[in-house]
Amino acid sequence: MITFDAVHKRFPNGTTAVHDLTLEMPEGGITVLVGSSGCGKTTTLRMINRMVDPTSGTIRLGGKDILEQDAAELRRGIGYVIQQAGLFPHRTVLDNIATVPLLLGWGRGKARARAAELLETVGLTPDAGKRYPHQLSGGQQQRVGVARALAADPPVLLMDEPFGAVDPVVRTQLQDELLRLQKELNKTIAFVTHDIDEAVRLGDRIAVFRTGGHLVQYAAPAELLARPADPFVADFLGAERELKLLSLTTLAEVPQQRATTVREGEPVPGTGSALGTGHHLVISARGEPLGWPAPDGALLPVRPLRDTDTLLAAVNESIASPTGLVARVDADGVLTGVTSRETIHEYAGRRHQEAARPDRAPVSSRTGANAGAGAGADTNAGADEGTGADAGEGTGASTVAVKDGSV
Ligand SMILES: Nc1ncnc2c1ncn2[C@@H]1O[C@H](COP(=O)(O)OP(=O)(O)OP(=O)(O)O)[C@@H](O)[C@H]1O
Repeated sequence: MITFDAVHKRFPNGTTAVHDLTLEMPEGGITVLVGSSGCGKTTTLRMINRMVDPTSGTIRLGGKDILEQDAAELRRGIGYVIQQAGLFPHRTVLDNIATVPLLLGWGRGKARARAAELLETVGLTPDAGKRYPHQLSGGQQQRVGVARALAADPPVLLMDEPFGAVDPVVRTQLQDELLRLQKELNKTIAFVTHDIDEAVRLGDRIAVFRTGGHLVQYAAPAELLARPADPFVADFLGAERELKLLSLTTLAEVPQQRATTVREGEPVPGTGSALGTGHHLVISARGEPLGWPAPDGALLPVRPLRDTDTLLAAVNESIASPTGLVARVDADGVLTGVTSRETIHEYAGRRHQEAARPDRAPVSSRTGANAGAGAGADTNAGADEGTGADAGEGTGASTVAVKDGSV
């Protein structure tokens, strides 16, 4: 959808911001541009809507050279979102969102109706529409910025560090919202960030740039994490890149075993004994996990996971769980089984080995398709001591054996 062909940008002061860039941003996908400060990300983005023109090379949008199109018309098909939203301070939120439809001559009523609809789409109340930007939080302002960019329903969105100025919790919420919106809207999005975690979370493809405007690697997140092209990219991805890879795989294919449960209010076998309570899980009348009983009868917290949760969340929970068991629930929060720390770690290792194999086809999964169920890599079959279940076994295969403090 957006292609760069040998694009070069040299500013009049002699700075080369973008060097011989050839790259294709897929239609309906999120392409993230990452790299340290000054490596040419913003310039690359701005060349797409002709805020900056390339010195040489060709950029095509939907197959057409952008330099052969009228800049104003080109921009009508491209929404632009920047850090701190860039809202007009003296216009209400609703009028801010209605800006482009009004410029396009939609008429006030229609433009405002569209703005009200978008307010809801980005998760804001109708009341927010009547306020001025300074009366909203930073995160709310960013939502308005996204709504404004979407107002004329452009097929392309350029987002330049749109969530850079909000705290990490709000940032995660905004990322979730963007992914939710993108499922519905299927825009072609070019997204600039400094933050590799944000890139991995959002990107269908990630372009890593180095100072001087050089593209160093362009790949799907899993491939980038598993096979960084060189030490620069590996450094940029950080020491935890193997863990980040686990954030791209869901738990769906990791087997579970039947849990040993006790209904809330019923006596827990072993409570008060020096041997502890084993691995009974206290559940509600509906079957929701409530906690792991400690020997003194107190309930230790359980954080149940769904099949849609990531392998990274499972590794995290397996470390935190007092029993080493991770409780698994269905979409209604009802217990379906448990998975041992060993099984989770085995799958995590297998996932990494598979992704890292140099002879593999490019890793393109954001969906967990490479989760590695029964793929025949080192299975470490004996590791599940106590559960009686091999990694390849299906659900409900055995009861969790009670051992003194270990599984
Ligand atoms: N109008 C300009 N005139 C001269 N040099 C410029 C101009 N705009 C950008 N540059 C230079 O081009 C290089 C790339 O800048 P650009 O803003 O594209 O980088 P960036 O990767 O987006 O940086 P940041 O992450 O800090 O926003 C930098 O060295 C910058 O100083």
